[in-house]
Amino acid sequence: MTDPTPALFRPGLAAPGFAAPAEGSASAPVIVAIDGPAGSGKSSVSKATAARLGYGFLDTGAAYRALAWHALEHGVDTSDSTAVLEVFGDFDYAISLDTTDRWVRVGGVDVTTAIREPRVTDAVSGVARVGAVRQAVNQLFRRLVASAALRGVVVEGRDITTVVFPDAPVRILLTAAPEVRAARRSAELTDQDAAKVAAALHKRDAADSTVVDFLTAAEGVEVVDSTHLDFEQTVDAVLNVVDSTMGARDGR
Ligand SMILES: Nc1ncnc2c1ncn2[C@@H]1O[C@H](COP(=O)(O)OP(=O)(O)OP(=O)(O)O)[C@@H](O)[C@H]1O
Ligand SMILES: Nc1ccn([C@@H]2O[C@H](COP(=O)(O)O)[C@@H](O)[C@H]2O)c(=O)n1
Repeated sequence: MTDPTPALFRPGLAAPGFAAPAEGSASAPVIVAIDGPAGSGKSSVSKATAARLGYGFLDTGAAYRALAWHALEHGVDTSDSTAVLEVFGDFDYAISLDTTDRWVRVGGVDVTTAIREPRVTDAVSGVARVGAVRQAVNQLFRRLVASAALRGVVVEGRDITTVVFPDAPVRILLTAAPEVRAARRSAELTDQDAAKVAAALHKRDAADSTVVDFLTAAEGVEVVDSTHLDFEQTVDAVLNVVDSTMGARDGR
């Protein structure tokens, strides 16, 4: 049987444009791992945190979104795992870790904006349910970070503190009350009905939480609850956790 895993995702192959030093080597970037539910601020807060630290930023949800986009381009129903695995076979994915120059590409096509469209958001949980996809993209995430010529990388996504980087020196669960998350997402999508936006967000959380638990903090994971914090206060709260954790690690 042909291996449906794209070549880029197979062990031993580096992502394009990346030299691959050994994982765990002295030059390996420091990892700040952040997870949490939809609309909690993972992406925006992680990116701002990375910029303040001078680190790179890896949005792991972009890989699942890009695969959902790729599946939709092939007319695939993402609730059909077999069909998803078939199109995964020629999924040629690339992402920038640079906070000032962010892009996502599939087969050389820039999909940075397209993967945020509601049709992709509605389809993404289907591809994220496929175990073989998760294993392959998780390996890619680890290789991308290990081979990045950066002091550190803030990595965000639903299973980052528990599955992808359970040994990261800094692990944070970023959360906020469900109604606050829905209101923030709705404020972004002003052309859409607020009740529908909230329903879609909660539906996606419900689907995703059958695959990974991003609502409770695993042992050693710090919780940052931004319900009563504005954006800058939230970034500061995350930076405080980074500072106290790294300080403790360095004996400061
Ligand atoms: N503390 C905050 N106060 C106000 N707005 C915030 C705060 N944190 C995040 N936001 C805003 O909430 C919205 C959702 O944030 P973001 O897209 O980063 O969440 P997310 O967790 O990555 O969501 P998803 O998992 O659905 O992609 C954005 O408009 C962001 O600017
Ligand atoms: N580590 C992750 C990241 C994402 N997902 C799935 O991708 C979807 C999109 O993620 P966003 O952060 O861009 O909203 C998300 O709804 C999950 O289905 C994941 O499973 N694991």
